[in-house]
Amino acid sequence: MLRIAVPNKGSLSDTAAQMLWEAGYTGRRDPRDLHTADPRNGVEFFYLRPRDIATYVGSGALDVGITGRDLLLDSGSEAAEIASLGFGDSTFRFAAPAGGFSTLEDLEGVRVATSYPGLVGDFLARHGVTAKLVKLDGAVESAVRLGVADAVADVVSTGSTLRKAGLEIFGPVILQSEAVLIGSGIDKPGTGTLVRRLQGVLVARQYVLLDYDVPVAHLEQATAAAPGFESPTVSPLHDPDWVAVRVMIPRTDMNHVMDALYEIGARAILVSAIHAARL
Ligand SMILES: Nc1ncnc2c1ncn2[C@@H]1O[C@H](COP(=O)(O)OP(=O)(O)OP(=O)(O)O)[C@@H](O)[C@H]1O
Ligand SMILES: O=P(O)(O)OC[C@H]1O[C@H](OP(=O)(O)OP(=O)(O)O)[C@H](O)[C@@H]1O
Ligand SMILES: [Mg+2]
Repeated sequence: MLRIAVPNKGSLSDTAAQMLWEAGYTGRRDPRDLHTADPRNGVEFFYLRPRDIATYVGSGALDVGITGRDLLLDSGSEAAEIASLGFGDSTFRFAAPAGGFSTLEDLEGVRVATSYPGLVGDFLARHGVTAKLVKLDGAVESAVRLGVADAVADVVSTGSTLRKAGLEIFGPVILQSEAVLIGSGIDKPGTGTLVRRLQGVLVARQYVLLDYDVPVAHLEQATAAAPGFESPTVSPLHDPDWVAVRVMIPRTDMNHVMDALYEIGARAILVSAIHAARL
């Protein structure tokens, strides 16, 4: 059985569980369960703190896991990214009271509070800056007001926590993070199936199926407007001057593409949802 680590709590847990469910796996029913088996799909799930998942996977105790890229890098574990999962996006930034600091070099010798000392320490070292890292478990934004640090380095999503704490972002982007599937490097049987299933969920969420009829004379123009994932499927119609076209397009482009195709002369333009996919 493939042993999979899944976040038990925190920002990533609900979406990770939902994604695995959409991929056909049976997860835990009780949020207090630490472990469940899904023998029909040949997998076992272990519910762990997302911060610890890289440690379990990197040591080989578990085969694969879902965690944040920031947590993976902070852990210094041997585990490696297998696929990005399209949720849990955040950026990792420095912040301080307005006017305090403007460049990375300004951090030389100052106190920086963070819950990610591995990630921040590596970043500073790579840029030749030596700061005093103050390790906190969370609510890092309060550290400056309470006098234990001069600046912070933390996860930023909407930026509203920083604003409420009177802090402003400065300096370079430390990291663009998102939820990722990580592995121990040993390709265990079943990993490929898991990756294809998760990618199928992403495709079903991000793409729609577009069907339209178009005069043969305008086919090239139409397929240029919607080139699709690989290549559009073109089928003959009873009227030899027309063809039917089927193509996958990003959901976010849907209305623009429909407008463009209509202008080109396409008609009977239909959009349908994709429920599942293996590409
Ligand atoms: N506000 C947020 N928006 C998006 N992603 C976030 C946010 N906060 C944390 N993350 C991501 O979630 C992961 C951290 O999850 P984790 O469960 O450890 O922390 P948490 O969600 O802050 O929960 P807690 O602080 O209660 O332990 C990181 O990968 C981080 O980038
Ligand atoms: O940019 P925002 O949308 O405001 O989100 C960012 C905040 O969310 C997370 O905190 P969380 O709520 O997990 O609390 P924590 O600091 O105790 O981990 C993160 O650590 C930031 O503080
Ligand atoms: Mg947090």
